[in-house]
Amino acid sequence: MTAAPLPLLEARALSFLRQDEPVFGPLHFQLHAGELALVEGDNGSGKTTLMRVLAGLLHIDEGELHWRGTPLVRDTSQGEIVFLGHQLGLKGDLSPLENLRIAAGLHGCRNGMDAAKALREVGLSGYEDEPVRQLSAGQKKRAALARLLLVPATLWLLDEPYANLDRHGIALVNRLLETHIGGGGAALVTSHGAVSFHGGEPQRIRMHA
Ligand SMILES: Nc1ncnc2c1ncn2[C@@H]1O[C@H](COP(=O)(O)OP(=O)(O)OP(=O)(O)O)[C@@H](O)[C@H]1O
Repeated sequence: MTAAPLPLLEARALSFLRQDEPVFGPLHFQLHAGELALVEGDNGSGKTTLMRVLAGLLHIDEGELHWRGTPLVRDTSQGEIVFLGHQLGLKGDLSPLENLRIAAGLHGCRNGMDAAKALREVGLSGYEDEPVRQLSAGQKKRAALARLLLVPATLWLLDEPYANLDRHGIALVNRLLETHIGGGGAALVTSHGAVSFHGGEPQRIRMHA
């Protein structure tokens, strides 16, 4: 008998409280390599809060969170988990190229990828050297998506990744997700719009029972 593969991420009775009131939970889920999970819930149900907990930006109040079988600690998962939230994590005074070079300096690059190539792939050719603050909302989002392409993270946490994108940008996110999941990566995605993912039926994590 072969052992079941170790999940990348596992939440056991995970809850988050504010002033002793539960924001979400208890949640139970496992995410394996090659899996996509959609985080579903109404406005205010705690989807962004969950993403911030998984990114190590908020501490866990109750329950357990494991990364590759051991308690998730931001330091040990550093570089393996990348979070793309409402704040895109870009420095406005720097260009997309400079922002990506900083990310590559901190976390490295995927094989065969570099900052200029990542920007070409997200449709930002010609904008590489503009200060990010001068880009449109959708162009900023594309610059942040280029970071996903560039750094060799295994788990992508994408909070509303389609926001501000035109239909080509939406197709781009779906393509990036399919390639990442198909290559053995994993992703958790929140979205108020329909996610059109053709790489298999995603898992659904419901914030409300
Ligand atoms: N910094 C904060 N301080 C206090 N309460 C907060 C804070 N951030 C969020 N909340 C509260 O936590 C709850 C969950 O918010 P969260 O942003 O996680 O929801 P969400 O499911 O992502 O919502 P939406 O679909 O509107 O983006 C909400 O009731 C919100 O008011």
